[in-house]
Amino acid sequence: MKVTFEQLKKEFERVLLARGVAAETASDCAQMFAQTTESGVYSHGVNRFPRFIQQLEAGDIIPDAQPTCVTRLGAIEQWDAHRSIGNLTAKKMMDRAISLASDHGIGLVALRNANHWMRGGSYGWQAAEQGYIGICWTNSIAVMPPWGAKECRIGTNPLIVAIPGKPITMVDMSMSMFSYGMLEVNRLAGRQLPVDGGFDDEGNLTREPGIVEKNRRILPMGYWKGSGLSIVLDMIATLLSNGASVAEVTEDNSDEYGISQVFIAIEVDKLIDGPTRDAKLQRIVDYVVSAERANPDEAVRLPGHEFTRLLAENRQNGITIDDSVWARIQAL
Ligand SMILES: NC(=O)C1=CN([C@@H]2O[C@H](COP(=O)(O)OP(=O)(O)OC[C@H]3O[C@@H](n4cnc5c(N)ncnc54)[C@H](OP(=O)(O)O)[C@@H]3O)[C@@H](O)[C@H]2O)C=CC1
Ligand SMILES: O=C(O)C(=O)C(=O)[C@H](O)[C@@H](O)CO
Repeated sequence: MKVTFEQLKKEFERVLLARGVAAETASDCAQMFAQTTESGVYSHGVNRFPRFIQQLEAGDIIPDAQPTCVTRLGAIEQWDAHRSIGNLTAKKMMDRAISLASDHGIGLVALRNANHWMRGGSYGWQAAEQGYIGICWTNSIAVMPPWGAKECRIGTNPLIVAIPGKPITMVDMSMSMFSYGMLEVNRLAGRQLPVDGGFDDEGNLTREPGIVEKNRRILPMGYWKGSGLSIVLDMIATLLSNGASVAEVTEDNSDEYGISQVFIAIEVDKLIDGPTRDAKLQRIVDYVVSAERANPDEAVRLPGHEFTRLLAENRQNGITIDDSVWARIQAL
């Protein structure tokens, strides 16, 4: 089925207000969930809203909590989220990193006691839209086996790198070959994964999303490389925020809350003039997309370059939502 942005936002807002969330917070949070969905990231927009509400009801998320600064070290700051709403707080933290970068050239905010920020790309995009390179990542509860193991001990810890330009180039990627959100998107659409996404119960690689969602033997992206990267991202976020690691979140908390995140903004325009920057970026883009195609019907593209088109299409034609997901939200 199709809905408009306004319908979607109103429905999110209704659910939040019914749970006692203050009007302004409900409106801002609903806006972010609707924007994520409208941008085409259904996995961490509309599809993830019922899980967000479950965590709100469980008290994992504290809707009236506000982040506070703990330590200032010039371009680096450490903040405590106090388990406030993940997407709203992450937006504030990237704004803070941008403000630090405008003073120092680079700004880094490390955040502890945070909640799931949903689409990590929102915050990279936010920096790039304002002309800054945006880099951020989060840890999570253990949902992925380290390379060589069967048991979950590491996070899917997505890493986001966004480059300002026309269009913005941005990678926003889970440390697993597929995020759990994308496994769900494929299962709901009745599709197999395009490449292997994990192991079945017998230890064979599988493309069946439902099997991996269930047994959690999800494949790290790049096999041992994604596993290693997930671990070092967790270590940096834990150390810089003096917060909880994947091990601590998993062993000490009843669910995925109290996580650690890092937000970095870098001002490029003091290092390179605008026309040179644009020409250098264009040369990279042209060089990449002109590579001979493996499949003549499939264009080579850069990450992030489809969002402007997707957004425009969803604005014009309405946002497609899985019927079962919409029914769940209406029942909340
Ligand atoms: N704990 C958490 O907070 C977690 C959050 N997430 C969120 O889930 C969302 C989905 O993550 P994930 O499933 O890893 O994302 P995808 O696997 O869909 O995409 C990962 C990256 O690969 C790029 N890409 C995909 N296909 C191509 C292609 N054909 N050519 C060039 N680039 C390509 C994407 O660009 P493009 O966007 O342009 O398609 C994107 O930058 C993200 O927003 C992430 O932040 C995920 C895991 C955990
Ligand atoms: O992988 C995801 O998708 C995601 O968003 C996560 O945060 C974690 O992997 C986990 O919460 C999935 O259950």
